[in-house]
Amino acid sequence: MAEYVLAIDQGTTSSRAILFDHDGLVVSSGQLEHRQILPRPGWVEHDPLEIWRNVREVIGQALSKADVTRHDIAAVGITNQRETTVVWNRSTGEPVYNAIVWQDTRTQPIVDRLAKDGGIERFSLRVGLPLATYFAGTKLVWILENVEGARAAAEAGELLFGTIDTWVLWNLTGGPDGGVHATDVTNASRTLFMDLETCRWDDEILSTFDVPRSMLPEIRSSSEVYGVVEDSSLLRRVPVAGILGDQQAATFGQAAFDAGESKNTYGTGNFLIFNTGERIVHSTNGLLTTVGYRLGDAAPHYALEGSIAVTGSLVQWLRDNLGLIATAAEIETLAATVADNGGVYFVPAFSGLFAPHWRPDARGVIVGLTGFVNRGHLARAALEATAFQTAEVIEAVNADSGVALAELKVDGGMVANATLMQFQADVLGVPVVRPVVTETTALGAAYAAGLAVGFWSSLGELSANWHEDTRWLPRIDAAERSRQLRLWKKAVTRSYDWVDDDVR
Ligand SMILES: Nc1ncnc2c1ncn2[C@@H]1O[C@H](COP(=O)(O)OP(=O)(O)O)[C@@H](O)[C@H]1O
Ligand SMILES: O=P(O)(O)OC[C@H](O)CO
Repeated sequence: MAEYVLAIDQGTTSSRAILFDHDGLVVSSGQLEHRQILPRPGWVEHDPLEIWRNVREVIGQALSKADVTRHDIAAVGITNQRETTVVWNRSTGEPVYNAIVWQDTRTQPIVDRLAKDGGIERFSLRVGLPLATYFAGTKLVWILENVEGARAAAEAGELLFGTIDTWVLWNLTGGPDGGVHATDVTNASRTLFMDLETCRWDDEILSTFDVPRSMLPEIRSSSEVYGVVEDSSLLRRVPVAGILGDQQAATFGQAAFDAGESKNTYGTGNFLIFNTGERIVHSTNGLLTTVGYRLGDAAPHYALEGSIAVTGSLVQWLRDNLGLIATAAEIETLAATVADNGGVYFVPAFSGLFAPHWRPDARGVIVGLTGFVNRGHLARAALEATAFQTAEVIEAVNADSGVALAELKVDGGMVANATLMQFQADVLGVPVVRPVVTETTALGAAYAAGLAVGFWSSLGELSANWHEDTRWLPRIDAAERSRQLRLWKKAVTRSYDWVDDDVR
């Protein structure tokens, strides 16, 4: 009998394949980074073919490290950076343009135009999202309007659109030779095109955006057999049986299955997801409404989400653009050279500010600089920016739900940083809890796939796999906490209102 489930986690900075056993423990993994293509300020692209090559290679790495073959694998799950948009030719598999990444802000003029035309706000409640550059819909419109020949080819039915889950699934299941063109509800809920209640594409919205329906993938649940892997692959004929956007996958991997449960993931950006069960809740405090998961024909679970664009990517920026550190982990050592932030606040509004502010006109600022400030203070302020942004999102969740969060379950690449986790507990005033398996994103996709094929039998069985590793308790008092948050909020207002006709 097959003993493992394989998860493919296609993230913003890298692609991973992770093999899990029945206890939800990591057996082996492969990982490769891909290029961040930054052609102009505000533009962020990935090469979809490089991503697909990397996905194939990391699958090989994971299988060979554990010395297993396809016969040992019950199912494959896919999880992905969300909103990132690919358009490709259905006969050749060639993308017509690079993938436009979720952080990319080039579509602000499209957003402004659609907003000016009026009436678009009425869709916000239907789709749970504000009209913003973040979501896939405006990126697809940009490709149709700016890539030569794209509109005509799309209207002739020659082009396919997908978020990264769809691109990976289509290629994995045969590409031009019968590849399955589908997405799951969680990814579809990030396009601006899906009605949250029906979980279907909304024709009125599609016609407002002028997007041909024939390009869109079929919307399926997060846990069902979509197809089997094509014959030439190492995974030949293994069922692909789970798809979840990466933040929803992390929530599933943290076993936050029920209303009132939540998690916060610290990766390239930070994403807090708060499960609202079968209820669609609309935020009055700057959070998004999204689908949390849907298992087969069961009712969908919804969630509120606080999306922060820049957290771990600020650490990367200090490494790659400023050369302040040589590795991401070094930021902790550098931050430890000083006792506090020296009065410095760093608001990394590189793509404007997402939740809870939604200010596309904001840009990054470092405030509080004096002659006293050194590299250590900058490193510390950069780490603290992640914790402060999270604190603001949690204030919004508390306000929307009417209940204060009792503790915060965390995961993602940055939770290796104990200094950050301690500071997070300090500014929140509640414990921060890290599980044994921090690869919760991949684990969630594995769980969804394993449930569909009977590898796991119930959510209860999955909950029993969750084990606490470390708990950070708050160490500062309420007065100091509110002083720090007050200064942070003051710094945030300094980032506003930068982009205007002179600065785009
Ligand atoms: N020890 C660390 N301290 C702070 N940030 C870190 C540390 N290790 C990794 N990171 C940051 O975490 C991010 C990678 O996390 P990961 O969860 O793999 O991201 P993603 O899924 O978005 O690709 C990078 O942006 C990196 O800068
Ligand atoms: O690739 P990650 O983990 O930074 O996640 C990106 C998010 O899905 C964007 O919405």
